[in-house]
Amino acid sequence: MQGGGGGMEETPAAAKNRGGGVGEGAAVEVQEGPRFRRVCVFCGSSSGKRSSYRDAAVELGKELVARGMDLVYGGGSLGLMGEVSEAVHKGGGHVIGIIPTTLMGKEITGVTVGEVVAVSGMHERKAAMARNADAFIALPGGYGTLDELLEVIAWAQLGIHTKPVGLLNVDGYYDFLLAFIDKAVDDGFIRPSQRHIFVSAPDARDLVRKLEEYVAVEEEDPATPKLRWEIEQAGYKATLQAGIAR
Ligand SMILES: C/C(=C\CNc1ncnc2c1ncn2[C@@H]1O[C@H](COP(=O)(O)O)[C@@H](O)[C@H]1O)CO
Repeated sequence: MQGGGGGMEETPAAAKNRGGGVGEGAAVEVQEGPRFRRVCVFCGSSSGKRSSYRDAAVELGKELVARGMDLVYGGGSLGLMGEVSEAVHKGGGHVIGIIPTTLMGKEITGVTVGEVVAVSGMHERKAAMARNADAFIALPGGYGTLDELLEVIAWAQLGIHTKPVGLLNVDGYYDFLLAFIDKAVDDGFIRPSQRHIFVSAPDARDLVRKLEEYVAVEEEDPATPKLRWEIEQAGYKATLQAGIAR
């Protein structure tokens, strides 16, 4: 087990997509080949009531293995998290589970397969998952999944990263969310140019293909500052320290 995500190597594709180098001033040599190597999957810690949700999680796991892609996820073996991680692990793929120490323990997360990375809290987990993935996919899930999905979409909108984000809309599970996003565009809260900041598909194969073809949405206003991952993280740490000092 590792602490703080220190043992995980950021892939060249991940470094390129977050808009920076691996280290200060480092030149990143991006190899030709698959567009991305590590996919972060957000999904329910429950399995939901339809067998199609479990089937989709397993199918996604197999698709990642078939394409030689690693799985990054929130650790744990419960619900769809368990299904997708088991499928990748059984298929011989590499699984990286990022778990806050407070959630560790068999009673809470079950037995995590693959590489386990311990982090100090939920914010650190989300940052580590995002930093160490080249693309994101959301399967059906609840509040936790929605929080994780909407955060990476919001970060893409701000230019913090340009990594593709995909919604696996199993059996129309996310139809209402997609309709809500259309409403937000119609009512002027989301810019039309940002409507397709993420892609969606009903099955894993189509979704991964769309993610590989994804072209980042161009920022309409060139004056908008491109936020960088390091700046965001530094600001977040400073805020935390200020909060603790009070
Ligand atoms: C908190 C308890 C059980 C849940 N165990 C979890 N183990 C690991 N990760 C989890 C757990 N619950 C939520 N997560 C994270 O949120 C996402 C799923 O949340 P949802 O609300 O089920 O959609 C998932 O991606 C994880 O990152 C004991 O009370």
